[in-house]
Order: sequence, then C-alpha cells, then structure tokens
Amino acid sequence: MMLSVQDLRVSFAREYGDPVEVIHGISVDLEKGETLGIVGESGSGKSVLSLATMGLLPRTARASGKILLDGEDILTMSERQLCRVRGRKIGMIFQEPMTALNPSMRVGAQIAEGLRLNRALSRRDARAEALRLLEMVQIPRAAERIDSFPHEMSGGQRQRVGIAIALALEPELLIADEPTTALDVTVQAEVLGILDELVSELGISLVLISHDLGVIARIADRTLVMYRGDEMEQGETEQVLRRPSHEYTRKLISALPGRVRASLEMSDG
Ligand SMILES: Nc1ncnc2c1ncn2[C@@H]1O[C@H](COP(=O)(O)OP(=O)(O)OP(=O)(O)O)[C@@H](O)[C@H]1O
Repeated sequence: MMLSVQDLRVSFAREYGDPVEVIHGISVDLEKGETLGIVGESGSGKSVLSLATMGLLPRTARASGKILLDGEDILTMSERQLCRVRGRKIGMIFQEPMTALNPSMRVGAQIAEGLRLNRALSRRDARAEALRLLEMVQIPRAAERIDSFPHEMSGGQRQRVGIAIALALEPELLIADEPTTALDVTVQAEVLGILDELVSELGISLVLISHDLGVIARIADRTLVMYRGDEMEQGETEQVLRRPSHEYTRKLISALPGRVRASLEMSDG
C-alpha cells in the first residue's frame, strides 16, 4: 500500500473556546500506481487532508489517527524526516502554477535547480534532464521553451512546467490540489490527459483533489466523496458514478453538465 490514511481527525486550536474539528475520522487507501480522486465542495476538508499527508499542517492543527506512507507514519515524523519525504517521495502540484514558479527564473533553470539539489546532477546533466522532462509533459518546441520565463508561457504550459518540477524528484506519490481549476476547459482536459498518461507510464500513485466531480471522473480509479470533514462514500469511480450510495453524491452528479454526464455514462443522479 502506497498510502493508508486511518481514522484521521484534524482539529484547529482557537484563541477563544475549544478546538474545532474539521476532519472527523477519514480512512482511505491508495495502491501503488493508482489514482485516488477526492471530491467535495469548498470547506469539505480536501486541502487539510492533503496538507496533513504532506506533513504541512499549521502549528495550530492537531491530528490523530495514522497517515502511513510506505508503512511509515507521517504524523509521527520529525521535521527532518518530513523534509526527506517531501524531497524524495511526495511531489506536489498546485492550483495556480505561477505561485509555485519563480517569476524571474527561466523555467529550465527552475527544473534543473531541483535536480542539482536533490539528485546531485551536474549543470549539464540537469539541463538535459530538464529538457527531457519538458518533453515528457508535452511542451511544444521544448528545446526553445526551456529558456522562457514563466510569464512568457500560457497557463496550461505553466501547469505542465509545474508537473515537470514535481516529477523531477522522481516521487512515488503525487498530490495535485485543484491542478486544473485555474485553466479553461480544453486546456484542463489536456493537462489531465498528460497527468493521467504520466502516472501510468511512471507507475506513480496520484491523489487528485477537486471540487469538480467531472475532473475526478476522468482519471481517478477510486473516488472519495467528502462533505464537511466526513466521508460520504468511497469506491471504484465507476461504481460511485453509476450507483452512488449517498444523496450528496447524487447531487454532485446531477450538477454536472449534461454532456459531461453523457461522456462518462453516468447515472442520471
Ligand atoms: N489554518 C486553519 N485554521 C483554522 N481552520 C482551518 C484552517 N485551514 C482550514 N480550516 C478549516 O477547515 C475546514 C476545511 O477546509 P479545507 O480548506 O480543507 O476545505 P476544502 O475542501 O479544501 O475547500 P476549498 O475547496 O475551498 O479549498 C474549513 O472549515 C476551514 O475553515
């Protein structure tokens, strides 16, 4: 098992009054090479769950339960162990790639920087590897684009660079929090397609977080539906879509545009 979240509870301390619990005992497993979709509306706890998995909860947070990554519990690791895990095992992709990119550095150099630091590559090897990564995420004319600045690229291309940076460290687990939300619909589909191809090609596990069930439905093998810190249901994505067992899931399905429902052959909600 790549990732096993067991009865996770997270609460936040408040200046006045008792702590507020925002995740109420979530359990979910992710196999190697599998894509897990986590879907739910704003405030359902998706981001808190992903932060907890990366060991990035703020100091005001208290977590109980277990988050086993390759059998080791993230919740009991020291900061030093966590740094190693984040450098080598977990890659992250964010909603707005511009925030993850350095605006004043050429994209190739940004990818190469991680390679030199974490994989101890020479300058020349790191550049060659950066080029290979840009080709892998299907940046057209990668040999020219490698010297572009982020602002010279489109949103979709920037997100591909974000994916390349995450992949550069050869993670076993990728966590993508709303990776396509800032992109328009056609570009969204392209970026999702690339993510899907890469995780199967490289045998990586992916946690894909989105408020949009249509996004999750495209590439997730299994889906966890969350609402206000609770699990509504989880299972094979197809199963969840065709035979939702919870009213809340039916609501999410019926909110999808008709053409999305038709293309996914979903239930009518
Ligand atoms: N640092 C924090 N301090 C206190 N409460 C927090 C903190 N971070 C999140 N919360 C609370 O935890 C709950 C879950 O938030 P979370 O951001 O995980 O939701 P989400 O499903 O990711 O929503 P969104 O799609 O809007 O990001 C919310 O009620 C939020 O107010």
